[in-house]
Amino acid sequence: MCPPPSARAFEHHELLRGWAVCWMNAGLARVLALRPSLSPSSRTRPLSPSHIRNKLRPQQAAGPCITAPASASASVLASKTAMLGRAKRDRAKGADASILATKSDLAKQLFPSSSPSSQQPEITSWATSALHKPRSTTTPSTTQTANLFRSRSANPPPFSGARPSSINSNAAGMSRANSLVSICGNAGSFEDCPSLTLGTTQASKSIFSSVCVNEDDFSDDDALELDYECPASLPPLQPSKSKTPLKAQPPVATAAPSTSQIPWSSSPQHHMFPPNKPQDLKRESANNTLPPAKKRTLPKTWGEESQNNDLEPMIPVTEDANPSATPMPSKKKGLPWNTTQSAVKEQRKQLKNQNKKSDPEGHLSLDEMRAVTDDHVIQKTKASAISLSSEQQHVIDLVTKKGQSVFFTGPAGTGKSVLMRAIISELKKKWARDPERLSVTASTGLAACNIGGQTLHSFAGIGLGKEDVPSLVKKIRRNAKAKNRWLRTKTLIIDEVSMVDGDLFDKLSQIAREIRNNGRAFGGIQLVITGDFFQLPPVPDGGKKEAKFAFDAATWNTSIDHTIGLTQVFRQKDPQFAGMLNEMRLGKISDDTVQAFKNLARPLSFDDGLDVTEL
Ligand SMILES: Nc1ncnc2c1ncn2[C@@H]1O[C@H](COP(=O)(O)OP(=O)(O)OP(=O)(O)O)[C@@H](O)[C@H]1O
Repeated sequence: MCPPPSARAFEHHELLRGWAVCWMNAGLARVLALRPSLSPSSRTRPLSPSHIRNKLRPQQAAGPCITAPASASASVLASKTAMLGRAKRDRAKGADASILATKSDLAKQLFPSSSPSSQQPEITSWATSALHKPRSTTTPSTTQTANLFRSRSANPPPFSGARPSSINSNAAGMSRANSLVSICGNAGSFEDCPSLTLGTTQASKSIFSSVCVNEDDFSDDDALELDYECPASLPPLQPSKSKTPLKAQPPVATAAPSTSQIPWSSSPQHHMFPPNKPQDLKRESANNTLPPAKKRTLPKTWGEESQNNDLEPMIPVTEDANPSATPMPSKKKGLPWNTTQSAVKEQRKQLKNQNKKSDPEGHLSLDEMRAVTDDHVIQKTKASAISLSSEQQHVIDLVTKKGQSVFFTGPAGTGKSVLMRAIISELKKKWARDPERLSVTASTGLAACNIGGQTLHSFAGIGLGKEDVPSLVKKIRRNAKAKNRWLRTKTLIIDEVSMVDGDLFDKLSQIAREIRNNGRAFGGIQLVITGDFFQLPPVPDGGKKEAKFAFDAATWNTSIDHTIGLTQVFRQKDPQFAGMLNEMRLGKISDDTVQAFKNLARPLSFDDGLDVTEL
């Protein structure tokens, strides 16, 4: 049974409206895909059926435009009736699979992939299949459809060219319906509808060739009515105010509102204008008022001194008077920086006295200790000079008058040290104008201090003297002071020679000859040597078992012109006791001497807290 015409017309209308919904969604999705300016939300938002229904409501109200349009012919109505019947048969035959496939294809068009490669072939195949269908008739609607394709690319749907606002007249609605029917005829359901197919093959080719993307295709998109909201990510532009010069304003710490114009430069606006006048550069405080000036005054003591010295009263210096002017230096008397030289000397004396008083233990400074030592040596020299024996005087004559190299020795207390100080005194007088001609040395530091001299190693500039002679010579020549001493010395005094190593004595003799370029012993230097070889021996080196005395040196005999032994003992007044000590010195103690020492044995009692040292 065939439904009544009104019912068939309604089904036909519903079918067309379903296709229209699908095509509008597909067309809108493609438009949004080609226009990146549209928001993602709007791009992926399909049109709802209710929206489409509302859009098509004018058409639905103008339903007679399909069933009984003014320009539709009876043949067209008959073909539509046949198509509707065929559609119902296909539905009855279980064409659900094809419908589902069609739905899947529609879903692809509604939600197309972002890849152009996945869109374009699909559209091309669709257009090819739609346009290569043989068409037998040409109708005015065919021309309108072709014009639609020429004006649009392959992406937009046929409805994209007709704005909803323009679909008001029945003629326009019919034209759009015809174009829709002509395209939907490619699906096969409308193959037997000759009036709604495209015309010739040439027209199809021309339409296919016109399927291309042109930049003018979206020139009329401004009038396109879409169901999306304009994104508010960018602030609206405000009218430019560049014509009116901006006034320099201090930078505002707070962030600019979103509605303000975004500057192209990060510099503040007042940097774009010339600086203000100098008077505008004054320091500004919170209330634009300067803090009160701080008064600066000199100490009260200065003012009192000035008053005591009958000076002008000190005027307090304040910044209010003239802060920019530099005050003139005061030339008043009595100020700390105006002290005379005599006052400075007096202050130094007072400071020395205060330092002496402040040292409760009475410790002496280094200079004071040297002065005391010199006084001690002078006093001993004067005392010895006074009581020199004939032996001692003979030695002095050999040294001072004849310029002979002398070695004098003697037992303890015979006055060797007294005689040596007398000789030094005489030689200093002799070389008073050239003190460097006399060099006073000793084997140890203590012995050197006793006669006011230096150690033999220090004088020679050889350090420990362990190297060979050439190395020591080089070493001395690199030392200007040591070399000068060797060259300038005329008389060399060596005290406590018993502790001088024999090899060192030979080294010194050879060094003197090379440095002074003189083949004589010690390079021609006069030697005045004293000591007692029965006393402390030299300290042997690490590799030696026994020390070598100086008189065992190879150059000893050639270096000494006279060897004198003092015999008069001045320390002990008892000749028996002196004899006993002399026997002990020689290591040949007689029985009488042993018995005499035993008789001196007695218990010792000390109440000073010190113990006896046992050697
Ligand atoms: N010619 C002299 N007239 C008077 N007294 C002297 C004379 N010579 C030395 N004396 C005194 O003899 C004492 C010992 O003198 P000195 O110390 O010089 O002897 P020494 O040989 O150096 O002794 P040691 O070898 O033990 O050092 C000192 O007290 C010194 O004053």
